[in-house]
Amino acid sequence: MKTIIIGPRGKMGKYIVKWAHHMEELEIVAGVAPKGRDYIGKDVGEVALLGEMTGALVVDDLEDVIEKGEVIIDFSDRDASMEVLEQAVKYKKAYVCGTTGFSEEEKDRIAEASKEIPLLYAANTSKMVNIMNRLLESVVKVLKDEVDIEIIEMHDRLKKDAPSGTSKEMREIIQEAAQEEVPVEIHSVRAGNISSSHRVLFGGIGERLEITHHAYDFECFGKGACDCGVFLKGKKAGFYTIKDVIAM
Ligand SMILES: NC(=O)C1=CN([C@@H]2O[C@H](COP(=O)(O)OP(=O)(O)OC[C@H]3O[C@@H](n4cnc5c(N)ncnc54)[C@H](O)[C@@H]3O)[C@@H](O)[C@H]2O)C=CC1
Ligand SMILES: O=C(O)C1=N[C@H](C(=O)O)C[C@H](O)C1
Repeated sequence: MKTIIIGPRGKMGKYIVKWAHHMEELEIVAGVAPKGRDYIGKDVGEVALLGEMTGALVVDDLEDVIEKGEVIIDFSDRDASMEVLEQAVKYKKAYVCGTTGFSEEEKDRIAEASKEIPLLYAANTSKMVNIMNRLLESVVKVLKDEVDIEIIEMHDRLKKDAPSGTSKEMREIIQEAAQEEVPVEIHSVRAGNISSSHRVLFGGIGERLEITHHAYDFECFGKGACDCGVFLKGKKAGFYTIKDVIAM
């Protein structure tokens, strides 16, 4: 699939470039970065510090390259993603969005766009996190009336949003499994260069259960993002999630 990567110099962008470059099913055709960056016009591989050239260039206007692409993979920020969404709809391109921190109104716009294009939204593209989500459902169904449920999420000091998108999704998953609004407190820590960590603590009397995921770097998310891109090949317009990609 001909792939356009938004923010190839970003922490996620670099891993997406790495996986997209090595996956047979994907071909990078362009990267898009904010205006004014000194690497506009350079090869995506050079910009993403890949150590190899890709033959695709970084531009500062998605509209200049969008016709070349079949899928856009975007892990950037809220404002940028809203602009990408608009272009994806205008040019009818498949869209993978992993940006977090959207308002309810922005989430509604994303859902609305999925009526016109194949759109996959995933706040977390790690396979293990999505296995953890299934474990949470099982635990909640049995223990919901006996425990206090706390989520502790930790990320690096530069992360823009808090709580993390993943922890908010975990809270929704827990409440859906409980079939009621059980209280779930989220505690956010931002410190140094901690890479994504999510712990769900079920506090009982005389014992506690903790389910935790630590990412050592963004490798798992980069691979998952590219798997999502491959998944959208040939898909009809609709709202897809990581659950559709990771069949369990
Ligand atoms: N769904 C998932 O599994 C994951 C999601 N994320 C989310 O992805 C987003 C990005 O995270 P990081 O890579 O850590 O941030 P980052 O700040 O390192 O990278 C963001 C990139 O977006 C680019 N960007 C910003 N505005 C742009 C525009 N108008 N046009 C083109 N590019 C633009 C920046 O130049 C930068 O390269 C965050 O919302 C984060 O929460 C991060 C990791 C995993
Ligand atoms: O480091 C980040 O930023 C991450 N953001 C996502 C989130 O907000 O949940 C996913 C992962 O935790 C990494």
